[in-house]
Amino acid sequence: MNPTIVLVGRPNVGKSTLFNRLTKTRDALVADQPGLTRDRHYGIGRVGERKYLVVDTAGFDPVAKDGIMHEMARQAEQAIAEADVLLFLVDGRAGLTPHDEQIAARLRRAGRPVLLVVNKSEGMDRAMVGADFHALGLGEPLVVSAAHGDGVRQLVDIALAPFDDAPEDDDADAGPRVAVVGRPNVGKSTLVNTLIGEERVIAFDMPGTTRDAIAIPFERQGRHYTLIDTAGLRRRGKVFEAVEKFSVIKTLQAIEQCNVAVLVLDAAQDISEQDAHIAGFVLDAGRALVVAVNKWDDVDDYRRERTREDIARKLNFLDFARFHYVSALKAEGIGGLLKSVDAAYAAAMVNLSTPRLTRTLQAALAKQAPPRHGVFRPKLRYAHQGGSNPPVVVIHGSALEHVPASYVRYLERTFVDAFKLQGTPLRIQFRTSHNPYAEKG
Ligand SMILES: Nc1nc2c(ncn2[C@@H]2O[C@H](COP(=O)(O)OP(=O)(O)OP(=O)(O)O)[C@@H](O)[C@H]2O)c(=O)[nH]1
Ligand SMILES: Nc1nc2c(ncn2[C@@H]2O[C@H](COP(=O)(O)OP(=O)(O)OP(=O)(O)O)[C@@H](O)[C@H]2O)c(=O)[nH]1
Repeated sequence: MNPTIVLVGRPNVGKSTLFNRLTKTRDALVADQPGLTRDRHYGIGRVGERKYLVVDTAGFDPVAKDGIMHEMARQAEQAIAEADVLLFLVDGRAGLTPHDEQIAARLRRAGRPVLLVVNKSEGMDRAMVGADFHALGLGEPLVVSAAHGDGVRQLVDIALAPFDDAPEDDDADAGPRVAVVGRPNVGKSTLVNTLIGEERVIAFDMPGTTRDAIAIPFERQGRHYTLIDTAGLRRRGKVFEAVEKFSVIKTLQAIEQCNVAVLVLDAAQDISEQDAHIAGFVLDAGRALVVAVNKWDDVDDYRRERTREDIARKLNFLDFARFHYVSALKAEGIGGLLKSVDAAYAAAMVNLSTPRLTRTLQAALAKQAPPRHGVFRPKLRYAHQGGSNPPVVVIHGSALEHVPASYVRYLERTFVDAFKLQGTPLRIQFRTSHNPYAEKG
């Protein structure tokens, strides 16, 4: 499972700056999606092959007793409890403050590994900046500059070193790994029970350590699926129920581990920011997606129309996904939902032949060439597949950094249509050749 790094520190020490640096490589893979607003507190990062989750607890005030600060502190407390490693940021220019000492006292009780990170240290003597903070009793300070990137790579390597576990085996026979996600009370546990309830649960993997997710294999109409345990759902006897608070971190981990996410929405409620953020996580992770608009039994025609409009307006960046209007409670629409899960899985795992990809690319270029950018005219030459779940199309050529996001989206749509890929996002990666001779001809 991907380790979770949680950033803690008093206001203004540079948590958001470090968060952006730790997550930006991943963001750059997703072309700007109109309508998608990201949750700036949770992100996915990557160093080499290794992925991790980053949580920014901005606004965390360990002494807040009420109001919005208290609510933020509560969420930060939850993140601290679920962290694999805590990065405690302090400001190397401001020196040690009483507020830092309060937070340090709180973190010493967290029972989690804590790395002390001294930020804003560019151009300063490392030994000198760090010395001030030894008094916190949190070990050797790691001296970095989040703004300039100094020491950040080493910081990540040190933070992640204890979690270098072997990659998980993919058991193809177990079918798609499915995560049922959504905000509290939309009907996730009801849907999960409906999905697996009718069929015998074949086996049950108990987690070896607390970091392992629970995976539940089940079978429907002769097809195999593996359900990834999701935020707030726990098995009690024969049924699933919500036994703990909704957790964004667990939701993100489930999304990262699945092949297909089923996003559950509540038709009786307006689409909320939280719905949109969870949808955004699925998109960022590049997972295949099926949307279940639940409680359809509970809403009248007027409300149905309103829900459709609300979805069209607020979740327009999910146009690659199939929407199903279902009742988890009455088990209506579930067969169709699973058919879309199968289709989305097949699309996510598709093999794209190089000649067909290149032909499709040529046809797209013939229909509409990429715009000239100043003196640069991007040249797209050929394409091949660079990955699955999501499918990645690698395009080779020159001056490709000047291809605008709108043209990338045009190419995405072209490939999706040509290969009939329903339910998965598709990524385009450019490889510019800098060989001047390659420009000729
Ligand atoms: N010199 C210097 N300034 C930095 C560095 N990192 C962040 N800053 C600056 O410090 C200020 C605060 O940075 P943020 O990342 O917003 O701090 P934060 O901890 O997220 O603050 P809150 O959101 O209030 O909790 C900004 O003006 C940053 O530009 C750094 O490495 N060096
Ligand atoms: N009418 C109707 N009610 C439903 C449906 N699905 C779930 N509910 C009800 O909605 C409420 C919440 O359902 P849960 O399955 O507990 O929701 P959840 O998303 O698992 O909630 P958390 O675990 O708290 O995140 C319960 O009272 C369910 O009975 C449905 O299809 N129709």
